[in-house]
Amino acid sequence: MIDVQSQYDHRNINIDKVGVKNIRYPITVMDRKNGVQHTVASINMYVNLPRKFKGTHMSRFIEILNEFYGHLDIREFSKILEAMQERLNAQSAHLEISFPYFIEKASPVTGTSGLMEYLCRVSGSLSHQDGYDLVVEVNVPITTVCPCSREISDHGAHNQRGMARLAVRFKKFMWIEDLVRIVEEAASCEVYSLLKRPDEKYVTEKGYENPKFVEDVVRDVAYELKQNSNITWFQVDVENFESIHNHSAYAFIERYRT
Ligand SMILES: Nc1nc2c(ncn2[C@@H]2O[C@H](COP(=O)(O)OP(=O)(O)OP(=O)(O)O)[C@@H](O)[C@H]2O)c(=O)[nH]1
Repeated sequence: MIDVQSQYDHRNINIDKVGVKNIRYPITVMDRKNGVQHTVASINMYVNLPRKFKGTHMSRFIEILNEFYGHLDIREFSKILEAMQERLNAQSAHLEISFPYFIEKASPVTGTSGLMEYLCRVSGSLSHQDGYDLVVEVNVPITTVCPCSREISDHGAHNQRGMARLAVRFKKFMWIEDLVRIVEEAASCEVYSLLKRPDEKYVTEKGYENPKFVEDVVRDVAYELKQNSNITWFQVDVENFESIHNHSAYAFIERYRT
């Protein structure tokens, strides 16, 4: 059978990333409370393609994934990337895994338990030139109360749900739970999946006592991360879905440990 992918391409252009995108696949994630958590990921897998080849071999990505079925977790990341590099004769390989992660959380007063969903993403690269790189990202819903609104209003203050995204590079393994906590502690109040009335009173008052701009939240997260010598790089951003404006408020910080 003719192998079209391996034919010569005359345009003389290297491709940075080529592969498969949005593969839904079962994975396991390390769960601090329960050992492991089973979830379903959306996976992207790419390699570089040298100028001389017409196409990459798409089926090999899925074959590699299937070989890791049942033990596809963050500890296997470098092995999957090595397999991609080797089987596709590539200089660089990229693996991106996005998944919902669930943490059981008790409401603040009545202690009623609920499952909070956090969208997470682990992205890894392996290249002959730059070696191995891994980034872990969490997306954490938060509540913020506007400090300005609270100051200038005779009654109340506008408050809203925001989405904070924290991405880190680190030296030693970090729990997703710890990254989520850092963000939640920087909010006016954290978000829960289940609140009874006494809890609702508590979160309303806590947010009011702790007003934050988007700038305050990203700065508080950055301040905390700068104390942590395990973290070598981070990005944090917050988007507030403003309740009094028809647009979002947004702030972003990126830092490398020098
Ligand atoms: N490279 C490439 N392949 C595509 C694309 N769209 C579909 N395919 C198909 O992906 C299929 C798998 O390709 P390969 O992995 O090279 O299949 P194969 O030759 O049987 O596998 P190997 O023997 O391992 O190379 C082929 O049938 C391609 O036609 C595309 O945009 N690019």
